[in-house]
Amino acid sequence: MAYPEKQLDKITGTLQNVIFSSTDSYFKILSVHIEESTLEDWQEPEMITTGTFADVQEGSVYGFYGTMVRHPKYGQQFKVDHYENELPPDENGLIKYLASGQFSGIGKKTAEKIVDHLGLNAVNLILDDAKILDGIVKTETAKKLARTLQLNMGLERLFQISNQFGIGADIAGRLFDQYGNEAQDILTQDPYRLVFEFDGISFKKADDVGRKIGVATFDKRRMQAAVYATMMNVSFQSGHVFLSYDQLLLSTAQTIHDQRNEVVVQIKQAVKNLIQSNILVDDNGRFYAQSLYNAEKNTATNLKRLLQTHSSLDITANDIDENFVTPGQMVLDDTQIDAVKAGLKSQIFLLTGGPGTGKTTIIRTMVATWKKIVQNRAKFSDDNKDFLKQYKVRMASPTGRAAKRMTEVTGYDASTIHRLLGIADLDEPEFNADNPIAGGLLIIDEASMLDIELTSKLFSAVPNGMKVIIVGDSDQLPSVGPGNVLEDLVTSGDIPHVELQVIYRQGRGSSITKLATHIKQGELPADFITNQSDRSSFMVKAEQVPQAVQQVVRLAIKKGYTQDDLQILTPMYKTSAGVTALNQMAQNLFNPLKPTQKTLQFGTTIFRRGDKVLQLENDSERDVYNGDMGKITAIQYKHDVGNDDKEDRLVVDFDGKELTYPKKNLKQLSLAYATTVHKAQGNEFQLVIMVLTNNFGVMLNRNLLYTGITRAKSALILVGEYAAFERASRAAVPKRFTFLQQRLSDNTNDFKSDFISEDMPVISEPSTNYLTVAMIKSDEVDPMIGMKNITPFDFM
Ligand SMILES: Nc1ncnc2c1ncn2[C@@H]1O[C@H](COP(=O)(O)OP(=O)(O)OP(=O)(O)O)[C@@H](O)[C@H]1O
Repeated sequence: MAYPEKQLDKITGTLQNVIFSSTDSYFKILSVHIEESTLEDWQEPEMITTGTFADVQEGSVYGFYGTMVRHPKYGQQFKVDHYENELPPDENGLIKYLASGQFSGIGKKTAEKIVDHLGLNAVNLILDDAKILDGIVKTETAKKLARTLQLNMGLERLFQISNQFGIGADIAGRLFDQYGNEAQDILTQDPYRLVFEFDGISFKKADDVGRKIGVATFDKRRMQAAVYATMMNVSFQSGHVFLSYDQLLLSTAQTIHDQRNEVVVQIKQAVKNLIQSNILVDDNGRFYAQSLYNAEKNTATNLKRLLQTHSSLDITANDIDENFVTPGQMVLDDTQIDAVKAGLKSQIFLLTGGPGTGKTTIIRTMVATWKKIVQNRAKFSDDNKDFLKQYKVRMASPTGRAAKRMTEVTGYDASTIHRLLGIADLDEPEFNADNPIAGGLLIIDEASMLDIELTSKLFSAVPNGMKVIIVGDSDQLPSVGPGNVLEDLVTSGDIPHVELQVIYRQGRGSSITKLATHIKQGELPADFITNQSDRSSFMVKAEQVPQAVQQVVRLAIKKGYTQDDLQILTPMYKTSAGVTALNQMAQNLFNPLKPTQKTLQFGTTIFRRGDKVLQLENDSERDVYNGDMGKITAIQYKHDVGNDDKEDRLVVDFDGKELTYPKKNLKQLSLAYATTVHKAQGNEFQLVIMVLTNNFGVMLNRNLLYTGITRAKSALILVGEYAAFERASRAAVPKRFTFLQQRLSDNTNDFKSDFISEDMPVISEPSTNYLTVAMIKSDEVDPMIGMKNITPFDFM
């Protein structure tokens, strides 16, 4: 078998025993008795061997390819890159193997018969097709033998084949989990299928395999996978819910690095085929992935349904006046009072405003007033308790942190939207149109983070008559996923809306709020670099940024800021002013390594007790979500008392809830002294250090800068290049292609007449400089412009 050129050693040996076997991956630690090896310096008869292994059998002989490594605690080990089952080299050996008792119903005689008929290649022939045993052994015995062989060797073969195609054992293991013994056939015969069905094989990877196995350039499967992958990549990279025809054709041509005329013809055919098989939708010239089309349509349908219904509580203006409860001694202004009244009267209501304009104050007022009205009405109901339950307040937000803040200010339970809907991982939500959520008033905060898919699930689960208040700041970054929901709802004009504009925040933090308002206008204020009591700036050259940030953090620590109070924000992970580099720097300042301190390394990160960490994925089962921050309270090695994972692990405290992270789960965590602005959405910090340099290029835009600085509650320090801050303040966030606003108004016209200018080049006759022309024409909406080498993972 041809493996990629790597300098690997080989050990052939008998597996003595499996020392450790991970429960949710194929990672194992084996003790191997060496029979032959290419290692020159190893004289011991045994070797501890680690890696990803299938259902390996103790007593069987394997060939392990890999390298010697030194484990910090356990010393020299052989780290396996790939391995193979060394089948017995002669007929006698093979008969012994088949009759060894591993295969039920096969004794020496049957084994002889099999080897007699099928020869030395018997095992491979049976694995290829069990029918080959017809007439040699009983059907039942043949089936069992094939199944056991497949279990023992199917995954091994898959590992080997995947390795040949440059696919790691992790992905191969997941392929086996999803497709079982079919995985090998799919990979070697129809790799493009995986682009549609399997999360982890990109078009490029599938295409690598496809080209190696000889799939033709214009093979239907290849072209369709390219179109589909392009549609998904562009949607998720740029936030578009749909693409224009030309964009789809052009971007697909870019995906396959081939822009010849005949390619475009083939791409068009592939688009047609995908529409016929309901994978893509052509909605009057808007090209959608089916799931995004459904989400957008479903959101519009449900919003219209809700707008037409009435709450059975039937609140009058009088009710509101009589029961109006303003929290504290505050005097609300007229717009704020209007917001409370309109909010409680409307079926669906939008409340928007920048920081410090009173959104939270209005939520508190609405909730308190609603509660009083409900309590008064409950006195006249037959079942008081039931009545209160029927009209209870539900509150949710896209992030855990924002939900927590809602609970703190209102005293009501708030949760993430995922939890509200009972969404566990990739499963369908527990609450949906058939099983709606209960309550009378639903308040959704931080609505700028809502993408179209989550919004669709949310509104499906809202029953007729439940009032919905959607609160957010539409100048913040749009959602990471496709859609521009809050902005679309606001501009539709179909939903009652109040925008709060007067800033009430006084004292510390107030000049930050003013700065935010200024940036909204698209420029930096004249006093941008003049230090204020709550904000200051250090404008330096890009290469000086790490040092400048270090100085600022040192100073902040001296002034008494803790790691919880201080947050460094930057647009992405890479560069010396990016998240990864700044995290390492800040970790050394806040939590320097002490001698003999326990550490746990994952990738390039070395976690220590006391580190501030960030959850990177939603884990609804453990109620911890993407963007949640915690602190490492312990590092436990696998033999430590009380470590029931029997694997090295971290213990992390998330606001009083302790969770463990065995090594295999560490990909869910990163250090959190510095994070991307995207990850900080929904969070607030006493002191924010916002870092921008020109190296962040296309990431620099107004919404990013605005969102970053408005995370600061009482102090803001701006570090970086003035030109980068200026560029960010001037650059509007690129337009997203969405159609929710028009769907709400039933304005579902032909797409082309709305958006595409007449002199847009026609893709069927591409000119040599077609790409350039198209980019310039549609620069506002082009999905790929400037995004070369940037993936959503650069800022998620
Ligand atoms: N009408 C008012 N009179 C006096 N103070 C007010 C008024 N409205 C709000 N405030 C105060 O202004 C500050 C900001 O209000 P609030 O927190 O409600 O705004 P917000 O829009 O939720 O801000 P953020 O989005 O930054 O959290 C609070 O201290 C609040 O008490």
